[in-house]
Amino acid sequence: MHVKFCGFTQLSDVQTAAQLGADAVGLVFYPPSPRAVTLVQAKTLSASVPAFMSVVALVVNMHQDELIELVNTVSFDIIQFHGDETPEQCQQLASSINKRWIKALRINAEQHTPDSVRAQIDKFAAAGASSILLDAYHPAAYGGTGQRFDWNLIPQDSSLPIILAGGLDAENVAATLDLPIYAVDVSGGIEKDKGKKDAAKMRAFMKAVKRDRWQNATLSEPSNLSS
Ligand SMILES: O=C(O)c1ccccc1N[C@@H]1O[C@H](COP(=O)(O)O)[C@@H](O)[C@H]1O
Repeated sequence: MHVKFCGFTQLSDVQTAAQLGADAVGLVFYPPSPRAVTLVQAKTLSASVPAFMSVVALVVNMHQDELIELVNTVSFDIIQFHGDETPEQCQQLASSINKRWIKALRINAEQHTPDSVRAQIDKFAAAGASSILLDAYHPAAYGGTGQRFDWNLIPQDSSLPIILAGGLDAENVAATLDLPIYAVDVSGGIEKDKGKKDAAKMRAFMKAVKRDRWQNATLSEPSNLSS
């Protein structure tokens, strides 16, 4: 299981995430968010991220000219579209800056079924997404709400690797380990205040996820390896 910690604003928190072995850190480029960072802040934060750890740029309905300014200022690895972007818009925007991309779908129990979620995922897969992120729908916010959705709505046979988000924390993340997902993403569940991470909560989250790193491995031994 891979782990993305999102919503960083403090250099010391990024350094703690790196020490704990998080796979990715997310920076929020959405000014209404209490976790939003400026390009100047983000440049400093991303420069502190070591090799082999990804920086994810989270954007919400960002225009192409802003995205170009972002990519020209901040080093990052992958874009997370967390707004109302269509599959075609995601692909067009991401290819204009030569980046891979993730799309967040906001899951609403009143509208979605596992089949409808799967069908939506297929559209983003066909457009060129690298993964899909499933978060809880909220009528008044695009994300970072701390709300969970009904995990029974996660399709079993997704055409893209699934990143599960929404209301995760060190207490409930163990229950995700048997779900058909590739990664977990958390923001509020590792905070002491919006945008300020809590080192003890980050550590507890990593312990809960990574303790069984090899126990649930599904890869079989390569047949050409001698013992
Ligand atoms: O964090 C935000 O403020 C935010 C704003 C707009 C879109 C997404 C945002 N955060 C992302 O939402 C999910 C779930 O967060 P949480 O763990 O429930 O707090 C995650 O991907 C955040 O990065």
